[in-house]
Amino acid sequence: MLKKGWGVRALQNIPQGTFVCEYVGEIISEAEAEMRQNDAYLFSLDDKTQDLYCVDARFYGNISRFLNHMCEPNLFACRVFTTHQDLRFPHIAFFASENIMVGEELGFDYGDHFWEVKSKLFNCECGSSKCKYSSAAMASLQADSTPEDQQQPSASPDTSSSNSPSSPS
Ligand SMILES: C[S@@+](CC[C@H](N)C(=O)[O-])C[C@H]1O[C@@H](n2cnc3c(N)ncnc32)[C@H](O)[C@@H]1O
Repeated sequence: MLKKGWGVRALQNIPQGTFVCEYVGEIISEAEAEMRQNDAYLFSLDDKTQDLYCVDARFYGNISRFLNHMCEPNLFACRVFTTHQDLRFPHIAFFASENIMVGEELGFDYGDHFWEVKSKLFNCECGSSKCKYSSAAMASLQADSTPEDQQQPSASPDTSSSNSPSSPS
């Protein structure tokens, strides 16, 4: 896992549908997230309302902060409400989307927005044959795009709203 830093592997077989862990951290506003220097552990709680919040696992968190992006993920994030119904503040719970074998890396899909922003800085190292954001995949995307496409100005990235420990930032 050298090029993508630390990651998480299963210490036991995990059946499909199992709750694995919660994305835990500080709940901060989007404005606060934009001021923070390091967006690597942000997870956007985007609920399509006016108020956008993120979970920042950089200073306070648990093992979920080490989950890497996988183009063929074996975890999915689920918004869970237990003691309240305030849509701005869901719990982010990860469940196994397939049967996971002991030793396999665990990861989820950070989402297109994360890679629209981050592929300018680094490429995906998930190693999947279906990887969408590897240097090879990005090069072939570039080659396929028309000259008109390439001249389009890109929108200013907002890493705080990407779905990764973004993205989570
Ligand atoms: C929430 S952290 C995941 C844990 C991280 N690997 C670490 O060592 O702390 C997110 C960061 O990990 C790296 N990362 C995660 N998945 C990646 C991937 N598929 N390819 C390359 N880098 C990845 C990126 O630097 C990203 O901003």
